[in-house]
Amino acid sequence: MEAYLDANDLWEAVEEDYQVLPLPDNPTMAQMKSFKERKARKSKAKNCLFAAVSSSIFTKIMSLKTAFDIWNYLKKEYEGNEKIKGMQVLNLVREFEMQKMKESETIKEYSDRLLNIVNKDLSKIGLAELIHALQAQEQRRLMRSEGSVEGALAAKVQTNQGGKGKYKGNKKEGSDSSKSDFPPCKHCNKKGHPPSKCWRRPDVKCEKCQKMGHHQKICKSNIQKVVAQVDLQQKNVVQVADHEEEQLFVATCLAARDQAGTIPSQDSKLLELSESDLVDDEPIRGTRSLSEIYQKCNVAVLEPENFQEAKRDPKWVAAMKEEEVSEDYATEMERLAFKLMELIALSLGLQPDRFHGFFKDQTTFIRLNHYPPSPFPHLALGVGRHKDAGGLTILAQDEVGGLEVKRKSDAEWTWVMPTPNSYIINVGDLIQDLVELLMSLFVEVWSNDAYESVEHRVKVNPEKERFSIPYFFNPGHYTIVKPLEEIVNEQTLPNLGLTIGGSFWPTESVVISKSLMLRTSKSITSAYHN
Ligand SMILES: O=C(O)CCC(=O)C(=O)O
Ligand SMILES: [Fe+2]
Repeated sequence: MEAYLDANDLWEAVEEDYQVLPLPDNPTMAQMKSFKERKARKSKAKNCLFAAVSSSIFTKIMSLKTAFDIWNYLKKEYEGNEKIKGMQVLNLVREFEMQKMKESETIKEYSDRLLNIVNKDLSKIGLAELIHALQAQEQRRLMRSEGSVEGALAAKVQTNQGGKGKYKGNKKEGSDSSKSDFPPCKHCNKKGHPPSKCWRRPDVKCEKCQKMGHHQKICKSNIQKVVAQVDLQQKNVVQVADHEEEQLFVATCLAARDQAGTIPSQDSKLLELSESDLVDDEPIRGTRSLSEIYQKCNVAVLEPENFQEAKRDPKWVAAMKEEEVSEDYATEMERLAFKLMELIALSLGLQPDRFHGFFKDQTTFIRLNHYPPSPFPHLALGVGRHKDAGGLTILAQDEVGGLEVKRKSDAEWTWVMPTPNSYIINVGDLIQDLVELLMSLFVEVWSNDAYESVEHRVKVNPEKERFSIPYFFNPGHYTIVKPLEEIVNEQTLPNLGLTIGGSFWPTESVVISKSLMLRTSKSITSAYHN
């Protein structure tokens, strides 16, 4: 358009809002000519712009007085500043990346589809800034949710509807590519590894029991030790239940029992672990469900009838004192969490209290984690890889360590060195979504993934037990992250379907009072301690 106007000597009239000064008395011929030309150029430029736009755009610009005003309006609305251009490019790149050829499609149809994206006429993109921001957001989400949950972790996600543990696997839905890469192994009949790496090769010698025909990693002697350990832990916890019965808590232990209530026997399915089941960060798959592997303590809190009764019971008095400490801790954590949210907002150029509203009826809770040591860390589950789904996590950990994060640059699992007197701050998915949304709507520079929730996991230590206390700063259970009301009038954008939080933040999650959560988790740890 600019070239066209320039070629017709009209560009000056668009670019500069020049005034055509009235002619002086007794003007010269040259003055009269120039006056006429400059005036006509302004009208012609305006006319050109009117003619170049569609009728829907015409209705928006027809009341503007000069070509200069029209051009500026069009620039702002349809071409965009650097930020919009950046977003447009990002959107197109993402759209391009997400294109996959469908089976039913011909090469021609597929290439047309790609060309369509490449040739996108920017002037056709309406409500530029907002729409692009929303599209970018939507596409990021689509790309992120492409992976699926599988194996043992699926069980965890299903049972863990409280909001934590949103796992975003990298594998494609329904695929089991690592397994299907190999035909069934001639030694063990399982897929997932070449026969030369099979742990049941007849020529392999176990370094544990010195017998041929299996690798030490699947030696039965391992299982005996694991079972013995489970047995011991189970007895301990059951003893706790016995002792505590008439006291504060009733703890029932649902440790790894089979249906008849016995400890898993030696020929337990654990023996079916194959090499591919134990690869680096993969959860233990194809073996047993998490509910069988984990020990679970169901804890009921027996409340005294009233304060007087509680006061008479020294255990309750002690518990209440401890609870006060926990309450203080929760209060301080909350203060810190709000401060951190303020800093995040400031770093994004937003008002410090911009996020506060989301945390009005928080579903924040504290968890007390205890990781018993395991002589076979590769067989034990600490916490499987996941991202925290909520707002912020403020994690206190002891000096043992075990937390690992997946480094973004090379996707390597990296040990997080415990630093005395410090917290680890984790950004949850909700903050990532919120920040992405706000950033894309407000902030001048497109800063993709400014606050990204990081994938992490916990490995257990072979010798030392470990404790950690994550404080999960979560928004109200009803929170739905969507374009802010002051930005989006839902009537004008009815079909964008951007209920970002709705899909993963379960509306059925219950708001549990902080003190109840604290008390319950505390009793779980006390069961562990005993
Ligand atoms: O124990 C840890 O270090 C982290 C625990 C964790 O990631 C979680 O509970 O979400
Ligand atoms: Fe976590």
